[in-house]
This record gives sequence, structure tokens and C-alpha cells, in this order.
Amino acid sequence: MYEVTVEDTFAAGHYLRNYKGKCENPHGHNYKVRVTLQGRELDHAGLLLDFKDLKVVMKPVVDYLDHQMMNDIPPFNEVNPSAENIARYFYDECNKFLAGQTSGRVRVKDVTIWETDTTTATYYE
Ligand SMILES: Nc1nc2c(c(=O)[nH]1)N=C([C@H](O)[C@H](O)COP(=O)(O)OP(=O)(O)OP(=O)(O)O)CN2
Ligand SMILES: [Zn+2]
Repeated sequence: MYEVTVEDTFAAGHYLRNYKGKCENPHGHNYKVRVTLQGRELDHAGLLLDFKDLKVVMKPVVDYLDHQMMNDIPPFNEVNPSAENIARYFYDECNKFLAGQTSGRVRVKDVTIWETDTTTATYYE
């Protein structure tokens, strides 16, 4: 099995619903996202997926969230914008692109979101 990983960053605001504590109030984070792909077969160039292509897959998702109040935009106007749910959002959005682009050869293995330097949440299936 092969894995390929790319990281990116974005800044966004949020608050947590159904949460008692300071994070129920609007505030922001400089998020880091790490997307790891997996697959058993390489392409003719010996790549699972070009790092460049994974960056292209991640960019629309990063751009959609960057400098937004996440609670105001789908799906986070309904789903709480916790690090866990943001990780799942990246997982689902990146997998949608990859399924078509690689005919199922490459899929997302896991996504980790850093809210701070010391706090992360990871989603995988
Ligand atoms: N499992 C999760 N726990 C928390 C999440 C989350 O997404 N998943 N989110 C928050 C808040 O967003 C909060 O902003 C982060 O809190 P915290 O890590 O406490 O950040 P601080 O920098 O304020 O840390 P201090 O140690 O309190 O200074 C909370 N929990
Ligand atoms: Zn927060």
C-alpha cells in the first residue's frame, strides 16, 4: 500500500453550538489540514498521485473555508464546525474529486485538522 500526504493552512472563525465554555463564543483559528491518500497501484510515472494534483484537489475546499465565519456557510450552518466535523468535510469533499479523477485507484485514507499547535482531530473510515 502507498500513501501520499499534503498539508495546507487556512484561517477561519467559528463557535461551537451545544457547548458550554469559551468556545461557544465566536473566535478564530489558524487551522492546518493534512490529507493522506492511499492506494495499491502507482501510475505510469510511479506516483500514487502527484503532490501537485492533491494540492489542486484540496485548494477549493481550503479556499471555501478561508477567512469565513464557518457557522454561516454550509454544511457548518447546520453541522457544528468542530475540528472533527471539519476533518470529515475535507475527507468527503476530497474523496468526491478523487473518485472521478482516478477511477477509484486512489482514495483518502485520513484527514487531520489542527486547531492549535497542540490540538488535532482526525477522520477516517
Ligand atoms: N474534540 C474537540 N474539542 C474541542 C474543539 C474541537 O473542535 N474538538 N474545539 C474547541 C474550541 O474550538 C476551542 O477554540 C479550542 O479550545 P482550546 O484547545 O481550549 O484552545 P485554547 O487555545 O483556548 O486553549 P487553552 O488551553 O484553553 O488556552 C474546544 N474543544
Ligand atoms: Zn475554536
